[in-house]
Amino acid sequence: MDTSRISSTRLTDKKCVPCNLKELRPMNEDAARTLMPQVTEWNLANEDGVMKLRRSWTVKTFNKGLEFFRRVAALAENEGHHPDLHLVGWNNVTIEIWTHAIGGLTENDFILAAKIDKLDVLDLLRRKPSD
Ligand SMILES: C[C@H](O)[C@H](O)[C@H]1CNC2=NC(N)=NC(=O)C2=N1
Repeated sequence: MDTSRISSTRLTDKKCVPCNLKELRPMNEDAARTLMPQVTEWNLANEDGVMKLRRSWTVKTFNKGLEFFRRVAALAENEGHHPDLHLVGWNNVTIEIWTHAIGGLTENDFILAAKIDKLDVLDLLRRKPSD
C-alpha cells in the first residue's frame, strides 16, 4: 500500500513550513478555532487585528525562566519557527506565537504551540499549569 499520501492531522506530528512561502495566508478566526482544541492551554488573542496564540507559566526563579526559554529556543530552531518570549516580573513566562511574515496565524503557530506543550518543563514551574 502506498502510504506516502497519508498524513496525520495531529499538530505534534507535523513540522513547520518556511514562512516565506508565497501561498501562506493568515487563517481566519473560524479556522483558528477549529485548531484550539489541540492547544487548550493557549488563548487566542487579537491585537489590532493580528491574531496570536498566548500562554503563560509561573516559574520558580528568574534563572528557571531563562532555562525555559533555552528549551523553547532549541525547539523553535529545530522547527525554523520562532515565538515571542517574555519574562515578566521575574517569574512570569509568557509566550506569544504568530507568523510575523504575514501578520497573522498559520498552522505553523499551532504546531509550535502544541510542541511547546509537550516539552518537559515541570521542574522549572512554581506550580503546575492547571493550579
Ligand atoms: C524563512 C523562515 O521561515 C522565516 O524567516 C521565519 C523564521 N521564523 C519565524 N517565526 C515566526 N513566528 N514568524 C515568521 O514569520 C518567521 N519567519
